[in-house]
Amino acid sequence: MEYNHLPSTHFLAQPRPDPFQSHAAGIVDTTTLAAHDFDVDTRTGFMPPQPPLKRLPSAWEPWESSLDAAISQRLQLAEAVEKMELEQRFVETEKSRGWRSHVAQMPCLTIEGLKVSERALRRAHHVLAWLLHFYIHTISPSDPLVIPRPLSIPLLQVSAELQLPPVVTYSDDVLYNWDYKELRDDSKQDMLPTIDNIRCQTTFTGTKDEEEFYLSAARIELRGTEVLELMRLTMDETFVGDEIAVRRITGYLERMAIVIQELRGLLLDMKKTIDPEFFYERLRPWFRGLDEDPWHKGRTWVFEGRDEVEGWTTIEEVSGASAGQSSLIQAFDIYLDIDVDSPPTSHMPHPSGKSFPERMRAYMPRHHRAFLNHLRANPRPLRAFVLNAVEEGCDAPILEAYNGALKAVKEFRDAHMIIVTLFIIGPARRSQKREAATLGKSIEKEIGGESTKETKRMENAFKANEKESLKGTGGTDLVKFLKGLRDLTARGYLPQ
Ligand code: HEM
Repeated sequence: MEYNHLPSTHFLAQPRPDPFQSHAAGIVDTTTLAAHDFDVDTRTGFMPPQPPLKRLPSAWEPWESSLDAAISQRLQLAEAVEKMELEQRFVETEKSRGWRSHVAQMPCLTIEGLKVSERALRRAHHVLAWLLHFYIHTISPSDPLVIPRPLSIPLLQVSAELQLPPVVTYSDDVLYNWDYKELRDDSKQDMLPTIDNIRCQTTFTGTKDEEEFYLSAARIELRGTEVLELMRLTMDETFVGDEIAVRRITGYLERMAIVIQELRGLLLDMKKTIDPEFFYERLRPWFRGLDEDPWHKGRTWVFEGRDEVEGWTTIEEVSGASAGQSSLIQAFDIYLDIDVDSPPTSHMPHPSGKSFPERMRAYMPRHHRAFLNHLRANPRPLRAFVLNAVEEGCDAPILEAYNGALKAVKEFRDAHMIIVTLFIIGPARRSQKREAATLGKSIEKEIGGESTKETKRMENAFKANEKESLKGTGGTDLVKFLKGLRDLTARGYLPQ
């Protein structure tokens, strides 16, 4: 399936009013307006300014009620069930088998009525993809991984319509998985999502830790909106290109560095709100895609009825959800001219021959993907503009400001490596009973301080793990990959 080209009949070319959402008089339907503009909102960035649909209309109730049942019955991962005592294992196995048999008997619903609404299609992808992960990851190791027609066919159809892979994506669990903490009333019609006022709609485990995992990323998206605005202002100024423009761009870049430092803080806050062992053992396996699932031991996912659904002669992208699918971070890279698609970033070769960031763009909402393509096609790239301004002897410290913004992105990636060490490498080592718990514990202690010592420590941890080739949720050879991207960012500094 090709994700990069939008046909003329497509959403971007043809705004769709939303019959499932009523608007109070005088309130502008920003969903439709934003669609013209790559669905990037000036106030909320890649997050929609209105809460995603909470439930599909009654015609699709069988999907919604199956999801409710999976959540309320607290279905357990098959790999966790395998480790339980005999009696408990029997109870959990029967429970999940009953639920799967119910899903297999759902009516095969048409998606025609959903096509009139972008928000309904998003909700349908969210519900069906969530059902798929509940379905696949509760199947015991001796059974085949067959996704029954009533789930498989509409999921493939909705995915084709949205140009998304048929799995849970970052847009399903972060961008379109929130609601306001409190119910909105009429006086709050113009309320916008903020770092503090949102909660999650759907979780696998019903835990606060899982909710925090999605909300942490959502907060980064929301706070990052200011950077998108600074990028827009800068692009306008590069068009003018005079001395005043150079001074203004210098200011925007300085501001950008400050905001990205805040994003780094939000990222590191995850260690305060999420338990790493919980994340590694109980949450992360739910996200797994087909291509990085040691538990399934070579069994493939069979989408029943696939041949009947147009556009799915092959299913190339079936990786698990990852914040690597965030358009925000890729926007920083493109804007600052960090060539993340260059070979050193794709340490884990993929049959498609594509780099990881390029592959992850296939998992982004298609209008965000189009936004990144638009950004990449910018005829006045910032780096060249900065070099030119320096050559022409401008007074403003634009080169320092550009390097400062790059440094902020590099430090964001340093912090991300710390988080990955804490949430994946440490627990993986502990669970594999290798070299006891010393690495994870010492890193945990170290992370309390903000210093280069911390980064050095984390570097050592990474070195110690390089040979283990740990896989990320998106199936990458994670250590080499993350180091490669971090180093690539640092190599972008312009000589002063
Ligand atoms: C517990 C928290 C997190 C963990 C364990 C984690 C883990 C990972 C892993 C394993 C990868 C490698 C790619 C893959 O296979 O998926 C990755 C990539 C990535 N993650 Fe995270 N991540 C976390 C939170 C976040 C957050 C909150 C963001 C930002 C919104 C983020 C942004 C990225 C980006 C942009 C990449 C691509 C690599 C890069 O550009 O540097 N991650 N993450």
